[in-house]
Amino acid sequence: TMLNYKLTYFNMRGRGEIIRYLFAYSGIKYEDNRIEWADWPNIKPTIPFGKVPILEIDGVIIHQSLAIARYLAKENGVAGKTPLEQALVDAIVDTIDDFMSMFPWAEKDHDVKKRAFNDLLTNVAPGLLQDLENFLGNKNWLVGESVTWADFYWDVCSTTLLSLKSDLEDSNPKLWVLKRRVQALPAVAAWIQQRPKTSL
Ligand SMILES: CCC(=O)N1CCc2c(cnn2-c2cccc(F)c2)C1
Repeated sequence: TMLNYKLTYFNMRGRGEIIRYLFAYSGIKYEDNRIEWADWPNIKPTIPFGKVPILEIDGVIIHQSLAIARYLAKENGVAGKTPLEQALVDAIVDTIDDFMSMFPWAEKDHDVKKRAFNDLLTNVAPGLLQDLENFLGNKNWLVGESVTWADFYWDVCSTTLLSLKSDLEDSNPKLWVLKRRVQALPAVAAWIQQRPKTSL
């Protein structure tokens, strides 16, 4: 019978959205459990490594967003067709995730946070985007001949980057064509239209 899936994360895209994209693309039903910040101190101690997102599959808990996403991608044919392609997919995902992880998301000092975000968006992002565009070249997708979760991850993370610095869209046009190609996939378009609208 059908596996039971429960995703637990905050009410934001953040590190949970790539998992939601994969559920949307695969058409698998799941519980999108969005916890309140006020409830986090009570929930955190009950989670094996104290961090979200987690995915519960028939009671088995998987943590780490990229491990969860990679599992769903493999189950649904968007992880890369060969071990070599899967390694290329993982390298691109890790490259994007390394950059997103540089942002001090939980910094309490607004001035420190603003300076760090501006530095990353102004001085680091352009180099990353140029490297990603060079890697994409004239292909339709980042890896191989069809869509993979590396393409999904680019759409997820670039949405947040654009919300933080809209003029990033003025350079590296091929990357924004790819973003539109991902958003044009019917299942992705439907999810983007129906998902809760949050700033991050
Ligand atoms: C307080 C926590 C918070 O505001 N966020 C959590 C992290 C995050 C947000 C938006 N994108 N994102 C993210 C996505 C992928 C990889 C990564 F390292 C980070 C917002």
